[in-house]
Amino acid sequence: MGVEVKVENLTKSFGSQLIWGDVSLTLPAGEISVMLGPSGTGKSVFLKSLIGLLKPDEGHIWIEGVDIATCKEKDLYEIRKLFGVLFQDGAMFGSMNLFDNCAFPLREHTRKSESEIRQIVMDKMDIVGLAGAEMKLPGEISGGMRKRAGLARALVLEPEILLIDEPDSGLDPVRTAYINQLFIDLNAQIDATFLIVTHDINSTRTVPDNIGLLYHKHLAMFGPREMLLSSTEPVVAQFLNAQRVGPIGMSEEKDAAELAAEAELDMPPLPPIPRQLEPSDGRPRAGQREPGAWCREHGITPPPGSFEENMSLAPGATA
Ligand SMILES: Nc1ncnc2c1ncn2[C@@H]1O[C@H](COP(=O)(O)OP(=O)(O)OP(=O)(O)O)[C@@H](O)[C@H]1O
Repeated sequence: MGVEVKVENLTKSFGSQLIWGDVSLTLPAGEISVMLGPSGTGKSVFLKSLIGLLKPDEGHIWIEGVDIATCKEKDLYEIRKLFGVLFQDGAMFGSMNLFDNCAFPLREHTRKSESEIRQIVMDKMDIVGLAGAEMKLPGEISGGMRKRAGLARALVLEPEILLIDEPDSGLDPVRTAYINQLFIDLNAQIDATFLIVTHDINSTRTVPDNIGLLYHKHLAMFGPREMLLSSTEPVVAQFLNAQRVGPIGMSEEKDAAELAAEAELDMPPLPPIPRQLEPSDGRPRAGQREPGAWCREHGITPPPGSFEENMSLAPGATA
């Protein structure tokens, strides 16, 4: 049932440049979380810190009782086996066909026989809809297929935690919808804990159980999807509804003159909260909750029209 990741007071700088400070959040076991933030706010740095590729300056990352921010290299090596990572470009070896790319982690990290490896790779290729494409080179397939191949490779070691960096970058809206559904189906099937970094607002509104927003060198908010989608906190409401009115400007923060010019403008009303995507085989999501449950429990009235079936997505949301 996936693994919880608990981040406490994490801070990361490069030289004198603070990337983010005092970040605390818990990725609940088996649930899907999305991390958002304007470009350059350190989302990729956050993913790399979680897997121990970058060392934070301060703070802790607890996974199964081990603090991977401070543990020995030997313990980090063991904990890394819990992770699968899908990098932005798929990070495939260009000279190897898809089969060998997917077999690579198994050949490197296990003593499985070639026939066992073949079975695992074919199974994962099938899950991501690439059966039959095993012999193709990464350069011979589309960007969407490369992402799915990267996902198959991230799955071969049966990860408990999947980190996914901008799965929708460079994909058209239809391919994005397919890959989102694939994440939902996979999450229900393998129960791993997912963290997805994305800029796509439609995906953010419908895919995750939890949403986080990095902004201006700190974590502006992290919590259940309904908490952020019903929030009127200016930075959160502006970003999640893809609005120009609000504190975030073209180069991160607006200056005093820009904010003064906007003082008369009201933030547009929040759009209805859509239902979450559901697994296509009818099984429940790992973090399944009744639509509107969080709002009811916290006495929040969601925007009118929320949680209706077959509602269209927010007008401001870009696919
Ligand atoms: N190894 C490194 N050494 C020095 N600076 C780095 C390093 N890696 C990242 N940075 C800096 O950290 C900041 C955050 O980068 P990061 O790629 O995490 O942003 P991001 O939020 O993922 O951006 P985007 O949405 O555009 O992908 C940038 O200013 C980047 O230049």
